[in-house]
Amino acid sequence: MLKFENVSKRYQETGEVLRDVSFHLRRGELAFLTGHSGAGKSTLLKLIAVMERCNKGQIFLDGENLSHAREKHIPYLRRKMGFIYQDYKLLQDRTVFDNVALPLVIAGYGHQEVARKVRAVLDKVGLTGKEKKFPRALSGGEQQRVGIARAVVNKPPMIIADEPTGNLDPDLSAEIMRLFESYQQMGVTVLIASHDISLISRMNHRLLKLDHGQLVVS
Ligand SMILES: Nc1ncnc2c1ncn2[C@@H]1O[C@H](COP(=O)(O)OP(=O)(O)OP(=O)(O)O)[C@@H](O)[C@H]1O
Repeated sequence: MLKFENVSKRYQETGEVLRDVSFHLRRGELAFLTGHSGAGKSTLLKLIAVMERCNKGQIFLDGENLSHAREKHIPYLRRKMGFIYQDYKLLQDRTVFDNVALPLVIAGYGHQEVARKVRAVLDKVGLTGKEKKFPRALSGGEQQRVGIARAVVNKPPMIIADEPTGNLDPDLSAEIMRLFESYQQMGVTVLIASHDISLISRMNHRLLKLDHGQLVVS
């Protein structure tokens, strides 16, 4: 599903921040991406999102070569990925329903189809009945569920999460992880960047570890 082949990334200001990174995540696999601050985790996620381009090597997502993607093709590639962030990145002036509906509206779905899909995903993440609430009226765990619902409502084959439990206590973090595992069990490929060693060690999943830009565990 996701393949890195000898990928290196250099920023003009910082120099090489990823060096010769190779790994293969298969469909339906869940892996943590970890490493010290500055190890290159966010950069690796930005390469997958095609927000940055690698200088060497190749990246394949679902058989497509991201490293050679043309600018106008990038929005289509991004529909294959659902992104989840530590700070949720919800629109504060929109309801839960509207936040989750946004990717569907952008993709051009009709009103009824949007409503059906949003209700189904809110049910799946345990937020039925909260459609009309605004993000500030929700707990951190609930806001992250909205973030997850928005990321998966289009049914992307891959979920990419950057420190998704960084603002949550251990119980809520475990709940959010169970949600990720349930998507993995449906065949979605999940990559989670996290510093949370205790959470990672409690869960029996593959670990990708970066150290100064090199993949030292894969
Ligand atoms: N846009 C950029 N331009 C120049 N240097 C950058 C840029 N983004 C990141 N870097 C540098 O690349 C290195 C890796 O940063 P990155 O954010 O990928 O690490 P990280 O593992 O995600 O760290 P953290 O856990 O602190 O978020 C750091 O030295 C950082 O300063």
